[in-house]
Amino acid sequence: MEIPFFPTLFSTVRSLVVRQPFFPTLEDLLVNHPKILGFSWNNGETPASSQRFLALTVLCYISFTFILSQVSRPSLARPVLKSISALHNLFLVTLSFIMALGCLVSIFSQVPNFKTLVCFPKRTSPSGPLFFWGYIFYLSKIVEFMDTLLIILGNSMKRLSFLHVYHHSMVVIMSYVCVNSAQSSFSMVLVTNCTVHVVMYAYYLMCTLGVRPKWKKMVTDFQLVQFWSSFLIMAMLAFYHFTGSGCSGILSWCFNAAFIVSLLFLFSDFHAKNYSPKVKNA
Ligand SMILES: CC(C)(COP(=O)(O)OP(=O)(O)OC[C@H]1O[C@@H](n2cnc3c(N)ncnc32)[C@H](O)[C@@H]1OP(=O)(O)O)[C@@H](O)C(=O)NCCC(=O)NCCSC(=O)CC(=O)O
Repeated sequence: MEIPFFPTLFSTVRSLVVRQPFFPTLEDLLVNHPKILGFSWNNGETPASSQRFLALTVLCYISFTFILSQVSRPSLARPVLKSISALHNLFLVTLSFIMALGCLVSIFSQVPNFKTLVCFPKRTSPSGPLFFWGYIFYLSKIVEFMDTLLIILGNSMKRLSFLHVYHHSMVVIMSYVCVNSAQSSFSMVLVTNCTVHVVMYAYYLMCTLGVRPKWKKMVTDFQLVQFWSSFLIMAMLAFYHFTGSGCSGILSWCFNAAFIVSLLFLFSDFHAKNYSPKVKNA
């Protein structure tokens, strides 16, 4: 049994993309580089890969956030804060773009068919280009802690919401689990999330530069679409898992599913509070 439409779409797009003259150059840079091709995630050996590192990182993030939000903070001059913020956002726009592109090129170069994209065979080991980009994705979630520091240093305590701190701490755990368990479909989630983050950090960058984009609601809508699309991926994964010989990292998908449900709930609430007609007219 096969899922309709998507496998054909995947092979059509793939054969179109790999025939483009720019593809071999991108492949050389983002897939065939020895560090990328030879990447292997070894729990406890690869930098930042131990569970102790993960636990300490998340614990430090939550503790520092709590402590810094309670004590009186040194006030940074506004131009200094704006400059740091602009650099941080520019860095994350660029990194998110490179990760989305790197993972997409790796998919077209390494994944033989749609089924493998959705469902890695059982006992897949987290090595090679797809997992290299997964690893960079995980590290980038630690860099995103800087968002919280910017909120605190900017004294925008109203914006230090439960959603923000919960999202930032959980997403590091989620991305760690994805790579560590060689979780099926994670590359699709990575490409989607990095694409959303290019838009989101471009939004923040413009705010930092003093331009308030009119498309803030579109960014939240885009985030919500990303969470809904995860359910479609999950449904396809469940289909392949139960109709075939099983997929890698299915248990970690259950953890991620719970996380995505909670985010959907929190972001829907954010949406209602920020963009409902009543709020607009207030
Ligand atoms: C449109 C959103 C992306 C952001 O909503 P916000 O309410 O935070 O937006 P806002 O209009 O108040 O943001 C403008 C303010 O952010 C400051 N700012 C600039 N860069 C920032 C950064 N990197 N992190 C946090 N704040 C930053 C600006 O200087 C400006 O401050 P000033 O107003 O002082 O000039 C929304 O959809 C959203 O995500 N809301 C949840 C809150 C959140 O923390 N989101 C980010 C992580 S969630 C995520 O990442 C989900 C995912 O994975 O897709």
